Amino acid sequence: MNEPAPQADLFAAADATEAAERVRLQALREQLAYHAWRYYVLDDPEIPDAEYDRLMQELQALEARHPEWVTPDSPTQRVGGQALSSFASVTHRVPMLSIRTETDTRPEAALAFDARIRRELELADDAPPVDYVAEPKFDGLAITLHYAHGVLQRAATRGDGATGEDVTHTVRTIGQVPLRLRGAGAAIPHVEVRGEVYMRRDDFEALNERQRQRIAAGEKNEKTFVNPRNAAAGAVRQLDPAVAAARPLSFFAYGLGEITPPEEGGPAFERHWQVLQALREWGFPVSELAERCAGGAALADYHRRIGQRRDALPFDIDGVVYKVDRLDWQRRLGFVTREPRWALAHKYPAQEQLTRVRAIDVQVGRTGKLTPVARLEPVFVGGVTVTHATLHNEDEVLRKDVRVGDTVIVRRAGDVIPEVVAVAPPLPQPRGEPFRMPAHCPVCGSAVVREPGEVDHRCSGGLFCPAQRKQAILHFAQRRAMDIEGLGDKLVDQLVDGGLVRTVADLYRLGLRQLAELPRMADKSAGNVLAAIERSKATTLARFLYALGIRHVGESTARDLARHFGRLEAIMDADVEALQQVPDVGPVVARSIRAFFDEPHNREVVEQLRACGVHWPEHDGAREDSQPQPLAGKTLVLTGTLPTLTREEAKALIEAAGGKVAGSVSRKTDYVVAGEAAGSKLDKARELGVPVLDETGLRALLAGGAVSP
Ligand SMILES: NC(=O)c1ccc[n+]([C@@H]2O[C@H](COP(=O)([O-])OP(=O)(O)OC[C@H]3O[C@@H](n4cnc5c(N)ncnc54)[C@H](O)[C@@H]3O)[C@@H](O)[C@H]2O)c1
Ligand SMILES: [Zn+2]
Repeated sequence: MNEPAPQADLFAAADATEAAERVRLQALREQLAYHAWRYYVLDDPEIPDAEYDRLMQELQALEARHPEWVTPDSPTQRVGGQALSSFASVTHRVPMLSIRTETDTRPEAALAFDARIRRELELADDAPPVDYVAEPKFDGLAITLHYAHGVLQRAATRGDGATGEDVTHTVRTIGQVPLRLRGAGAAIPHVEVRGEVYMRRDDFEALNERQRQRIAAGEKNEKTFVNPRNAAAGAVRQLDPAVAAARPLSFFAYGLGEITPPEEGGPAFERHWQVLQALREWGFPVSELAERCAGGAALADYHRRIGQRRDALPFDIDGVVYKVDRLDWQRRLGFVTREPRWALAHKYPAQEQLTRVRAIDVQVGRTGKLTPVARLEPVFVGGVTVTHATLHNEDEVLRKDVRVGDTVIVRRAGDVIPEVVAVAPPLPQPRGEPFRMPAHCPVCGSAVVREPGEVDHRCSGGLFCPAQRKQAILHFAQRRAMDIEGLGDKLVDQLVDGGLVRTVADLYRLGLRQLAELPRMADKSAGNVLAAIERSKATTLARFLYALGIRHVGESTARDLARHFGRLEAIMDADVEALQQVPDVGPVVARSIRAFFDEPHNREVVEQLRACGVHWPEHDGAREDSQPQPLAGKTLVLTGTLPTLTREEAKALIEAAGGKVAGSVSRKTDYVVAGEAAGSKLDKARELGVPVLDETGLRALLAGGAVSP
């Protein structure tokens, strides 16, 4: 650039591009530094990870074109954030690094990693496949734990990779982090165990729900959390251990830092896989999803399989990690500035993305609850295209201050409905109007009410409101209620809008002719729907009660009511006190049941249904003992993911066998059924001496057999 160039205009053009690139480089570095600070130091990011990663990739590409511009303080050269001075600092004798990321989310991208490893190890083409260990990449906060002769001494965050923060006081409150190592671990003079502190998705949802209630109750300084990672990181990096203890944190161990060498009494490991087994023996939770894979095709297959299970896992993962299994090969491959050469993080589609709010609709639910829903510019999140995301309630919209035209962060993780978590800067100028809940139901025009102390607005129209009517009919027909196959959204819309069905009893008065005349309905499918309606007439009292859609009466309450009272009249006539004799029925539920049957039109619908032939076996308040009930009177708690049963299936089996499923472990719990990634409930069970079963044990119990936990 200094010498005058012979081909002046060509060089001038190059100079102009270079100058522009320099400006862009500077801007990227500043933005990345700002967002890293928000993310790592404040635990309060403003943009989704996917957005941050895009900026980072742009910077990496720029620096690759101009290696001479790379400086040691570039965000591409650094790990994580800075340690906060409010914590004592801890030096990592073995640095805590980042992991090289593969953002191509196709499984085949694993092949390139394997090829690179083979090249760097200088393996011959016909050499056998390289052994790897593949693990989920947990989306939480990296922690290192120092143990001396088996006793936890210190816990620290990653910080900038060389120096972290001392968070021993909060990490001690995590039940899954052993304070003392078991087995051979107890004898090691010094060992540093590395792993991830994270928050399970259900724990996160429950925490945010509690936060929403707190905010509704007027508690200041409370907020909801953007995602499980930030909730977990924020909890660990608290000065007050009580705050961390109140947040449900979990832990997975996945590696070692510094460790006493074998010649001084430490263990000798040759493979990463052995390390994982040892960690498990020492008492750490290690993911059951970790697997040994030989060669690149096996890695790709692992990526595909875990990807298929991602939504069903109880915790967030943002990818999988491949690690060369042989530790001597890991040493040979070594490190580049901020990442080991022997590992790769292979990503999945991001669970958070930016998009724009086109409108804020208000939906009316089955019980009349009004929910603001953001209509979005379609965006690919967590593997699907999302066009709508919930905003929960009016308070939440106002607190997040989401307005039409804003750019927002949308999160979709697992089977949880997509959610708008925050508005992302910059704000459009001028901005739209602040959101207001309508005064009248958007569906039926009835007045909208908000009862004191409630967060939700409701339509006061009741069954007069078609939204509630449609939802009530869909609820009535669903599998776990009256189980009318083929009666879905579209058909219910047609039936209600066409005036054929006003109440659920009208379903049983439908004729073949009426149905077959509906658009898109052939004779055959009309016949099928009628047959399904006919079949549904033979039901159980529990299903019928649940199908009525009484507010606060879910499946298990319906079952308890049926078991306790035996016949419908007894329930319809029971007063609030009598209703509260049923286990788990409190004043709110009792009042809601009473109010339902006090409505003359509800009683009328029930009478009409019976007149149409809906029937079930009744008894005099004893137990329905038609089938053997090996779990009668037993309370079980489910935790973690079982190998073949979903949580819902396990619950249904237990309840069919007469047992109850509770949400938390207490002295009254008879068994805890634990699967993969079992959380704090498992620790509680061990603490209280409650027998713990796996799925096989559960099946033995259900079959009426004895189990030895
Ligand atoms: N939204 C934002 O503003 C913002 C800002 C900064 C960083 N970020 C995000 O943070 C991430 C930055 O990555 P990073 O450099 O911290 O590294 P990383 O999180 O991508 O990878 C390294 C980390 O992976 C974790 N990990 C999980 N499972 C593991 C396993 N089985 N084995 C080993 N390690 C495992 C460890 O905590 C380790 O520190 C990116 O996803 C980026 O988008 C976001
Ligand atoms: Zn209405």
